[in-house]
This record gives sequence, structure tokens and C-alpha cells, in this order.
Amino acid sequence: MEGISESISKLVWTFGKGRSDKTKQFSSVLPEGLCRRFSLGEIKKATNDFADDLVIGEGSFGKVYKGFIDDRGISVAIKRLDIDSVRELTKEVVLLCQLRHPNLIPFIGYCIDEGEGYLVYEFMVNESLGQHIYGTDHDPLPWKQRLAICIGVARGLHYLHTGLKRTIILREVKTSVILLDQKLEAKLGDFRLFKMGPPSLSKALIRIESHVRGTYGYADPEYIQHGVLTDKSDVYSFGVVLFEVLCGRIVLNKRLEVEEQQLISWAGKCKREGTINEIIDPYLMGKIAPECFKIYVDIASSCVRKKAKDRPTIGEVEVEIEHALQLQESADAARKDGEYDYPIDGLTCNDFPGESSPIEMNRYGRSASDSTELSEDE
Ligand SMILES: Nc1ncnc2c1ncn2[C@@H]1O[C@H](COP(=O)(O)OP(=O)(O)OP(=O)(O)O)[C@@H](O)[C@H]1O
Repeated sequence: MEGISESISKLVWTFGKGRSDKTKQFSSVLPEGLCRRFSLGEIKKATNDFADDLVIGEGSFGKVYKGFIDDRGISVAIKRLDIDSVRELTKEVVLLCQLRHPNLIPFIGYCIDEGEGYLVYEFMVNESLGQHIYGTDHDPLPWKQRLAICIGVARGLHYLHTGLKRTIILREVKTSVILLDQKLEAKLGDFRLFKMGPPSLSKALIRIESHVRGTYGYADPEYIQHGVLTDKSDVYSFGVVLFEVLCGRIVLNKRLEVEEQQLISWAGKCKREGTINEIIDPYLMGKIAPECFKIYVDIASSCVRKKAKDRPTIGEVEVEIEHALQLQESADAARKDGEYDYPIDGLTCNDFPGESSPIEMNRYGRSASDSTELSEDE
């Protein structure tokens, strides 16, 4: 099979050759048989002609519809993208066609027609992790379920960083792009901002000079400051997600006291002062075994270290969260049924390696050097 990067350059080049036969050229360079090409008619039928009541979300690149294909037998999510982002779309399609992992949303196919592009994914019935963590429509997720979801995300990222011919940096790890299937298993699916690194087995240092894009609060401060993206940029963003999962809140919340608005700097302060136990999601109070808590907070803290080189690899993060889950399971097994009141006073961890604020943030969580291309997530 042709390499991903070769397919992408060929695909992008063919798009430059004139508009009329774009669609034909587009399909001719896609890896055969790996995904389906839909006609615009099929997309319209699937979405009831883009009915408003089928809109399930809206990202910065366009609306997302729930749809039904194959005579309403299969539920899908259809992302509608305008033609300005077609270059990104072509890159994304070629990549998506070649990815296979239990923690990535299965990609079904695409459509490009009349100046618009569409990506068709399997529909994730349980919405995004964010909707469970700080939304209001769901019961709170139990602690072990949260750990299992985080392990799934780490596995998906590990696959992207090391399991392919070339390293893929997602550049957009946040709770809204972590979707949950019917078994509440985590699936990553938004590859709009991905960047391809060097061959994953080359051991070459992954450093990609790149125009800064991402979402405030989740973006690696070193990347924001110097425009150099690495696999550790995804590790930073994942560390932010780990804190959101523990604390049951979004990373930036301007409605809170100024000191608490930026979760990572607030968590760092609490950790140094020995009060990290006080910022846990109230629903989780008494449910986390101290030994599990320590491993979890330590690994989450190391992910958000200021310098990328001081952060662990995603493989190391995965192992540590798996360890945290094992410790929680052993602690639960040693307890009598229904006895779940772990002491919360013991849940302190000193020495927050992330420091109070990785870089000087203003009250909106922006550094002086933040690019205007970063998007707010609230
Ligand atoms: N496969 C899917 N199944 C179910 N819902 C989905 C699926 N894909 C996306 N969604 C819904 O659509 C929303 C928007 O998704 P999208 O990936 O376009 O944007 P985003 O990542 O949330 O935002 P942005 O693109 O601005 O970063 C998601 O938060 C989710 O609720």
C-alpha cells in the first residue's frame, strides 16, 4: 500500500488541477477498498436533506449530523465541511482510510461534491467524554469507568504515535473529541489538525515546525511559545484531560474565581499546598483508593510539565494509568461489599512538577504569544 504521506501529496496535487474533475481525481488516489465513497444524493437521503433536528454538534469546521444509511439500517455521524478546508479533508480521508484501532472511531467513508466535503463515521451513541464529565444530561461516571476511558484514549494515542509507519500527532486531544460507544469505550475521531512526524521506528526526535493551532487550555505551552510540535504536545493535552476527568470540570472556566479559572495552574497550586484532594469531583469523594490516586495524580502532573522533554511518552502514561486501575481494583476487592468510603485526607500529593503556571497566562488562560488561530472551547 502507498504510504500515507505519498497519498496525501498526490491527492493534494490532483486537486490543484481544476475544479470540474476534482471528484474523479480525489477518488482515484484513495487506497482501494478501504472506505466507501458516497454520492451527494446518499448523504442528503441519510440526513433527511440536512434536517436541523439531526444536527448533533458543530465543530470549527462545520456541522455534524446524525444520519442513517443503507435503508436506515446503520446510524452514522456525518461531518459537513466547506470547500475551504478541502485540503485538510483530503489529508484526513487518506489517513482515516488507513487507520484501524479499537480506540479510534471507525471511519466509513466520504463524499466530495458541489464544493462541499463530508466525512461519514460510525455513530457513537454515548456522546463525548466532556458531555459526561461536565455536562448535565448524564449520571456521573464511576471512577473505574473514568480510568478505563483514559486507558482507552492512551492506547489510541499510543497507536498513533508509535504503531504506524510514521508518527501521527493528533494536536487536538480534548474531552469533546473523545467519544464513547455503547459500552462506554473511548474512541478518538477528530483528525482535522493532525501532523505527520518522522518514521515512527527511526528514533528521530519528533519536532515539527508548525503554525500554532489547537484549543486554549489544552495546547502545549511550549508549542504555543515556539511553534514546535512534538508527540509530547499530545501528552500535555492528555494530561489536561486527566485533570478534567479527576476534577469533573472543564480546563478553562471564566465563571469561577480568577485563581480557579485555569484548572492546571489551580491544581498545581493545590498540589503544592497539600490540598489537591479538595478539587476532586465531589461525586468521587471517598471512592478513590489513596494508592490509585497518588499514581494517577503523579502521572497527570508529569504530563503537564512545562518542558516537553520532561514529560513521559504516551506509552509510559498508558502503563501508569493501567497500574492505577489495578490498584483501585485490588483496594476495592479487599473491602467489604458497599464499603466505599476511602479517606480523603490521605489524598494529598506534594511536589507538582507542572509548576503553578507552565507559562504566564492572563486571566483567560492565554499566554502573550498565543496565536489567534487557537479556538476557545467554551
Ligand atoms: N462519530 C460521532 N458520533 C456521535 N457524535 C459525534 C461523532 N462525531 C462528532 N460527534 C458530535 O459532534 C460534535 C462536534 O464534533 P467535531 O469533531 O466536528 O467538533 P469538535 O472537535 O467538538 O470541535 P472543533 O472542531 O471546534 O475542535 C462532537 O462533540 C460530538 O458531540
